[in-house]
Amino acid sequence: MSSKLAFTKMHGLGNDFVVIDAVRQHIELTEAQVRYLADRHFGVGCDQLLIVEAAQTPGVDFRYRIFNADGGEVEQCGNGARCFARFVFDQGLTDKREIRVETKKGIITPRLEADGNVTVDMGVPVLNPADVPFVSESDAYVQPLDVAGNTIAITAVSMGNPHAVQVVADVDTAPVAEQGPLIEHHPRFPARVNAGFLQVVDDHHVRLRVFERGAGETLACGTGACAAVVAGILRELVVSPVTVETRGGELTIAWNGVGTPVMMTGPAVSVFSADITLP
Ligand SMILES: N[C@@H](CCC[C@H](N)C(=O)O)C(=O)O
Repeated sequence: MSSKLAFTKMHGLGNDFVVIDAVRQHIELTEAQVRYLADRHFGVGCDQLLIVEAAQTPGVDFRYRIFNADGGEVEQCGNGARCFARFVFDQGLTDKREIRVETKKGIITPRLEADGNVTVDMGVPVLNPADVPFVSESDAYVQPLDVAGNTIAITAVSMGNPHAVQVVADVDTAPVAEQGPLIEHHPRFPARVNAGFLQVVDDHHVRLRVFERGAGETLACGTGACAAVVAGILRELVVSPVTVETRGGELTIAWNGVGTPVMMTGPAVSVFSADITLP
């Protein structure tokens, strides 16, 4: 049976989303329907689909769920968190400017700034390899990873979702398309991984490309930017706050060190709202 679905197309630095209000409309999507909505030729097109739901926990304002373009549900999404906040405020679902929202990996707190940007407390990064999850007998911040016969040096970080960050001389020539899928599916990352390629410009400025798990290379990745800055600070290559330049624009990431939360600030943009009939 086909059904009609209202959605809003949004993006954070070109990392694009189909956002669905499941507070005011009943919705249950199959994995195939998520893939259809994300398909750039046959559907709407997006890197991730976000479903906004009523909260299930006292003291929390909403729950939001995140699905990659491949249909898989994931734990966390930085650019999505900013778009979520802009969505619930602009759609009149809340009048709060600081919003507590539960994700698959805990509660995060986006705040709408007066200048239109959104700042998100993305929580404390997880560095213990087993919890990333990353298979390793060492808990060193820099670890060798064999990728098709080449040994690269990565820092494994979870921002709720897993990231492998490597430092490169120049992101424009980094082997993102070649190595990205190999790192994503590397057997030492049992939940797969987002592969970050980080170029240090100076103490407070980096460039970043991310080959995302379940979506391929995106124009920006918010959790990837958080993980990259955490990796850069742990490796003593950069100092907080750091401007992260992505192909879609800039994020500001601040982190005060191990055991403290990462703060991310950047834009969130609504493009259009429409209805679609699902197959
Ligand atoms: N684009 C996102 C991350 C989305 C999830 C990621 N692909 C994963 O599988 O963990 C961001 O802005 O953080």
